[in-house]
Amino acid sequence: MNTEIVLKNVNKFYGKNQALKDISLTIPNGMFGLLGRNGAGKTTLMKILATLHNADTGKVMICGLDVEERAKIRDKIGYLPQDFTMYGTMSVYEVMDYLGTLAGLKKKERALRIPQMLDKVNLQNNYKTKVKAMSGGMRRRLGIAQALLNNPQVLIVDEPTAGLDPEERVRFRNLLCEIADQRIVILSTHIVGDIEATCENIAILHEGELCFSGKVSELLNIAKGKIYIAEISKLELEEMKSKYIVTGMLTKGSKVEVRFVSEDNSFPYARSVEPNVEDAYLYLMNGKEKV
Ligand SMILES: Nc1ncnc2c1ncn2[C@@H]1O[C@H](COP(=O)(O)OP(=O)(O)OP(=O)(O)O)[C@@H](O)[C@H]1O
Repeated sequence: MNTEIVLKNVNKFYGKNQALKDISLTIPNGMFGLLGRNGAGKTTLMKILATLHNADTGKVMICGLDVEERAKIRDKIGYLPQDFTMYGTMSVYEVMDYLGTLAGLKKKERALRIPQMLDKVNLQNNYKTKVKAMSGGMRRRLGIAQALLNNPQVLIVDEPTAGLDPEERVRFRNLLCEIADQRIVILSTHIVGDIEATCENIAILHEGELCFSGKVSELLNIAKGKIYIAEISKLELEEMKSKYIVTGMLTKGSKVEVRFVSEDNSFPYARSVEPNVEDAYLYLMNGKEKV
């Protein structure tokens, strides 16, 4: 069975604004991270995969099916949009039953699938909880449960951890990893830590262009030998920031430990360290204007 998503030369315009520029990309099974600043084109790309937008040109194949075959594709896709909300007065079970009905599931299927999915996202004791009484993390888990109702081969989640507290964020990321065991999960975010903790493969978009696609380890290799740490006085900080990309700072009394990118180890007393995903991402984005 074909379990890949393949995009070839995909372009998308909103009027004169080109949101995606000639994107060619393969998304394999497992957790896949889509990283980029605000406005990079992540949501547009995901909406094309979820059949909510059409690409203007190019080809998209999802698990061997052309995305143009919308009805069949919708059976394969679960989508949790950035702004998933439901009526506050509905209960957890009512939301699932309502969305299951809209997704075309028969009563018997709903009776079987809804408890299974609520179990999966740890909402088995919350059937009667009203949406308005749920925490951000619980709502996000309900969003995942509804997106999984039709047992999709592909789950697409847009910025799912924004606004979650650290524990909810970790719990939610772990849930996505479990779900990705047997399917493609596409996680869009601008939170680099979420990608680092969960994804083996990623793509980075910038102003509609694909800057990188591949394994996280390949991204780290790009910045290998270019990340340093040095302890400097606070007075030196401004000069340091003007010369290097500073990826981290830790105040130590009157000194500051600075983590930075240097192509040629030109800073005295600096020691080389292994890059993390944030270093590599900032290295890659260096010189790209922020819009
Ligand atoms: N419906 C729309 N009509 C017009 N322009 C749009 C529309 N949706 C997105 N855009 C524009 O397309 C570009 C890509 O937007 P998109 O929402 O895909 O980016 P994003 O990476 O998901 O950003 P964010 O992280 O802020 O959600 C931006 O310039 C945005 O303003």
